[in-house]
Amino acid sequence: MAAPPAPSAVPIQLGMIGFGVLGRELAAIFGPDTALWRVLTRTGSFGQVPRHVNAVANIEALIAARPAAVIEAAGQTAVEAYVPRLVAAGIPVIIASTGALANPAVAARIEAAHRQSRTPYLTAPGAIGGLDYVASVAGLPDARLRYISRKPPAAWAEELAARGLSADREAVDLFEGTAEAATLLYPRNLNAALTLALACRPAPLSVRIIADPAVTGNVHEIEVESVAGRAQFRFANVPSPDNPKTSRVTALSLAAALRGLLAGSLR
Ligand SMILES: NC(=O)C1=CN([C@@H]2O[C@H](COP(=O)(O)OP(=O)(O)OC[C@H]3O[C@@H](n4cnc5c(N)ncnc54)[C@H](O)[C@@H]3O)[C@@H](O)[C@H]2O)C=CC1
Ligand SMILES: O=C([O-])CC(=O)C(=O)O
Repeated sequence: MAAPPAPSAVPIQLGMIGFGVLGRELAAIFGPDTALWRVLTRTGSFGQVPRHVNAVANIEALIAARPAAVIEAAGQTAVEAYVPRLVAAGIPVIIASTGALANPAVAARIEAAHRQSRTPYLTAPGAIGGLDYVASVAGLPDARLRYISRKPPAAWAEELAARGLSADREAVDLFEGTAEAATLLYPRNLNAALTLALACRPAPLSVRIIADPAVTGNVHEIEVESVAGRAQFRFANVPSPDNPKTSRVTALSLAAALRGLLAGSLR
């Protein structure tokens, strides 16, 4: 077997879209000895940032910088606006806002760019895991899955207020249906549902979403049944202190995906 490539002796140039909770955590994981980050935000600039993070004014500037890879950590609209262009330009992308792929037109544009440029785009497992098992049994004729998302009311503050609801004392059922509908309805809370849907196609997946005052973290439950057996996964994630919708493990998952993509060239 060939030896893995040696880590780069100089910081590697990386790109990011968005610089919120996930962006800041990634910049902390891959610090100045490892990475030089070029970051595209909505405003084209941001406040106090570490010295290895530089804003770019627009997508053209990000492409011109030729980063080794770009992490999308912004939101579903950013996937639609930028990922096809980056992939078409030969720049690999890791997508956090996987829910964007629930829109078949967006998924088709990214796939077309990939076929034309032969450049990879990946979805990281993000807030959940167990996707290897799910993918293994998904093709069995009787396979079926159930996903339940339970987050504390703080993760649902705006959505509950918009519907005049409170989950401070009792759990509120917010949705039951498909992953595609769930992630388009709640784009900042249900990317995990679509990540699971991508792994389990063509097996049917039902999704339930609960704002639950009884949980302290972001709890993701996955149940799988097939002729191969039954499996249950439960992820009780610590929410980010700065964004209770986002689990802290998500940045770690994106970092692991980036290490895998760049196959040993990151320290
Ligand atoms: N796959 C998964 O399991 C998870 C996915 N996510 C996704 O990651 C996204 C980012 O999460 P956080 O960092 O916690 O959010 P955040 O709200 O802390 O930060 C988002 C950042 O992206 C910027 N932004 C938003 N839209 C943009 C656009 N169109 N162009 C450029 N910049 C844009 C915002 O200004 C902000 O700086 C979430 O919106 C969600 O879609 C989040 C958690 C888990
Ligand atoms: O971080 C989480 O727990 C999941 C999340 O926000 C998402 O799926 O969009």
